[in-house]
Order: sequence, then C-alpha cells, then structure tokens
Amino acid sequence: MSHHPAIRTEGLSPTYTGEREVEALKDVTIDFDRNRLTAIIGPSGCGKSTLLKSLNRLHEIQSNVEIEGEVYVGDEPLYSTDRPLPEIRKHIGYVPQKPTPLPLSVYENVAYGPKIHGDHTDEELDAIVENCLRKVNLWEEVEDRLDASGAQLSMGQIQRLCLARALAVDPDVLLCDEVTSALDPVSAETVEETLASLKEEYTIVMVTHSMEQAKRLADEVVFLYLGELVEANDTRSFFEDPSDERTREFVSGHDTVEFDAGERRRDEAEPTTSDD
Ligand SMILES: Nc1ncnc2c1ncn2[C@@H]1O[C@H](COP(=O)(O)OP(=O)(O)OP(=O)(O)O)[C@@H](O)[C@H]1O
Repeated sequence: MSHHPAIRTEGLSPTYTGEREVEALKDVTIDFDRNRLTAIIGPSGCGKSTLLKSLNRLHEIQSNVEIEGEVYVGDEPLYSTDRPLPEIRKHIGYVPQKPTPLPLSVYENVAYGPKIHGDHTDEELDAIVENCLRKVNLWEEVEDRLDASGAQLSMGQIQRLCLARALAVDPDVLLCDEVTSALDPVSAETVEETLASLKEEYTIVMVTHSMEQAKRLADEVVFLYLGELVEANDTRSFFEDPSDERTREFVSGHDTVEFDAGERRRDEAEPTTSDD
C-alpha cells in the first residue's frame, strides 16, 4: 500500500443495472502510486475496463451503473462530491483503445482541452502544444504540418496525438485502455516508449491484454478475476513469485483461463450495451 497514492479506490463495487444486474467489480480497494505505471490484467470480462473507467466516472456516459465505494483523487472523493465533474476529470486523462483524433488539425487536437479549461494567450497555447507533442515524441514528425488534419497521421502517430491531447490539460493521472492493441508492432513499440518516458512525470494506469507488455512497462501489476482483485504487486514479484493460485495459473497459461472466465461471464449476463 502506498502512503501517497495519486488515485485510489476504497471498496469499489460498480454494478451495471439493466435487464440483468452485473456486479462488475467486488469491493475493490487499491492504491495507484504516484509516478508509477500500473498494469491491470486478467481474463476477458473480469472488470478491467470497468475499473479503469470508474477512475474518472467515464462508464456513466454509456451505461446505467450504480457505484458503491469511492475513488479518491489525491484526497478528493470522485463520487460523493459537489464539484463539477469536468473540473475533477481534468486531473485524470483518458486514452481509449482506438486511436481517434478530433476532426480538427494536429494543432487544434492538442489545443482543444486547454482552450476549454483555461484562458490562454496564443503564445501560451503554442507552447503547450509544442511541449505536449514533444513529450509524446511527435513534435519532430509533425512540426511542419500542424495545420493538417489529425486524421491524416498514421495510426501510431494518432495514438501519440491522443496522448498529447490528454496531457494538454495537465493531468496527474493517465488512464490508458489497451492503447497499443490497435497498432502495428512498430507503432506499438513507439507508443510503449512514449509511455515509458511519461511515467517519469505522470501516474499511469493501463489495461493490457499482453503479459509481455505488462512485464516490459509496468512497475506494478493488478490481477482481476471475475470482478475480484486477486493480487496486486510489483511487477517482478507478481510474475516471479505470485502468491495466489489463480495468478499462478493465469501467468503460466493465461489463454485457458481467459477462455473459461469469459464463457462464465457471458453465461451470467449479456450486456445491453457494449462499452467498446
Ligand atoms: N454496459 C454494460 N452493461 C452491462 N454489463 C456490462 C457492461 N459493460 C460491461 N459489462 C459486464 O461487466 C463485466 C466486466 O466487464 P469489463 O468490460 O469491465 O471487463 P474487461 O475485463 O475489460 O473485459 P475485456 O477484456 O473483454 O475487455 C462483464 O461481465 C461484462 O459483461
């Protein structure tokens, strides 16, 4: 347990309400340490996306969800609060799986958030855009086409543009939902390198289906199984000396477990809406 987590959950139990109720997470209490990259892994349907989205109340946009428990961003509660949601969300950037630029220029994709959230001069905006594009190692590739449409970039460049867009409002925490899974191997590697450098400055929580990626990038690993937090540990201990039998099984032959758990979940409930 960290003494100064950037973000933490306490007894978090989100339930999707609909024709059939699904308790997607069961009483999950976890700290996400500052300036660390935490990978959330586990079989299909175990609640990875739900946990990630609970960390900035994103699932509320798409689904009927009832939340028990709380998320704290620093000391501030995310759920039992009167503060406007956009103000809280500003501290928690979210990057989805599918690289999706806004239908705007490269420059405006990054400037969009700061323009909404603050009162900046043109010079300040220029500096924010350049700084964020440099942080994601994209500046040199796009500095001569800042006015071109963001959609004209390659998929790997777009994903780094999305990261730059998330950084532009100066968040503390970055939530990354399988951000390399839609990319070719070379682009995925570039995005991984970017994440590795960003964790020096930000707290990153990342969902991944790739154990190898978790091993390469993560400082901490969180393993979920059927909505339960089974094990959370530093990456090395997690993979070399897992303490729970389910973790051992997953680490040594995760494909089988993934199939079984996915089937069980699908039997339990059919989601009414997709969250992907
Ligand atoms: N919008 C929804 N409505 C109802 N149930 C949902 C909804 N979204 C997810 N669920 C259910 O909640 C549980 C957790 O889903 P979640 O998407 O968080 O898992 P996951 O680990 O991210 O899965 P995957 O690896 O397949 O993306 C599953 O049983 C799923 O069917």
